[in-house]
Amino acid sequence: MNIILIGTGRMGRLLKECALDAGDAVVGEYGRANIAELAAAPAADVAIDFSGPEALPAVAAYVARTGTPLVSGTTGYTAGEKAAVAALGEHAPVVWSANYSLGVAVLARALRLVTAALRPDFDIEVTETHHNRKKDAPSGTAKLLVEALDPAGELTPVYGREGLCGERRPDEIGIHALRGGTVAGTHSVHFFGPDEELEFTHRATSRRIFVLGALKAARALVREPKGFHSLDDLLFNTNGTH
Ligand SMILES: NC(=O)C1=CN([C@@H]2O[C@H](COP(=O)(O)OP(=O)(O)OC[C@H]3O[C@@H](n4cnc5c(N)ncnc54)[C@H](OP(=O)(O)O)[C@@H]3O)[C@@H](O)[C@H]2O)C=CC1
Ligand SMILES: O=C(O)C1=N[C@H](C(=O)O)C[C@H](O)C1
Repeated sequence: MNIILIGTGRMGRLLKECALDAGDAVVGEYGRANIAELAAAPAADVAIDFSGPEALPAVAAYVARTGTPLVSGTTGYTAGEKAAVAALGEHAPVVWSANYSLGVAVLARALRLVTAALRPDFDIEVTETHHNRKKDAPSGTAKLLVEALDPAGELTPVYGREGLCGERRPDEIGIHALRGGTVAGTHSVHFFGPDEELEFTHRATSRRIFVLGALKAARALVREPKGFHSLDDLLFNTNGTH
């Protein structure tokens, strides 16, 4: 594949290394310093975006102008920005996921079943741990897991607790962010019941897992028609297209 990279940080650099190892070509690299040049970039087989929400206008304009398929892993988007990414499906095949590891995709599927069996008797709390350079909190993956745990949006997110915050209400879902060192990404979901606790943890031991997942998603995406695709569609063929 001929790849355009948006974001030349930790993920962008590793993506380039892994893409070249796999025999792909990186035909353009755009960071904050040269993002304006994306306005004149030609179409490519795929654009892969691991940057920040501020790059979205330039990325969206590029996809709309060239119809280049987009794999986006950027987190920290507002609801409006996420809708803008999804709307790019009018112009090209697009996939966005907060986490490109197979393990998290499977965990989200498993949690839908577990939560249906345990709610409302069990309290649910989510913790996420990341390196000290991460800019957004809670992580996109924590939000993805909360969507799986509470698909109807009935629970009230509580981000950390301090002071005399009172007893835990049954409709809360606690979400807690830890930051430090070089942790690639650890997510735990705790189900606390009367006299018992279930805990599910996904631990990425390197960000290579996200990079290889994004490249795999890109290879699947370029065969898809225009539209907004979920990672589930691409990994598990939930829409029956391949
Ligand atoms: N979906 C997934 O599986 C994963 C998602 N991520 C997400 O990917 C994103 C990047 O992570 P990471 O590589 O660790 O972060 P870094 O901070 O290392 O890199 C971010 C890159 O994006 C660039 N950037 C920021 N704003 C703009 C802008 N307005 N225009 C152009 N480029 C911009 C930065 O440029 P500059 O250096 O000049 O600031 C930098 O090159 C984050 O949102 C992170 O949460 C990370 C891992 C896995
Ligand atoms: O910024 C990171 O590093 C990561 N970001 C993603 C997120 O916000 O969930 C995915 C992964 O956890 C690493």
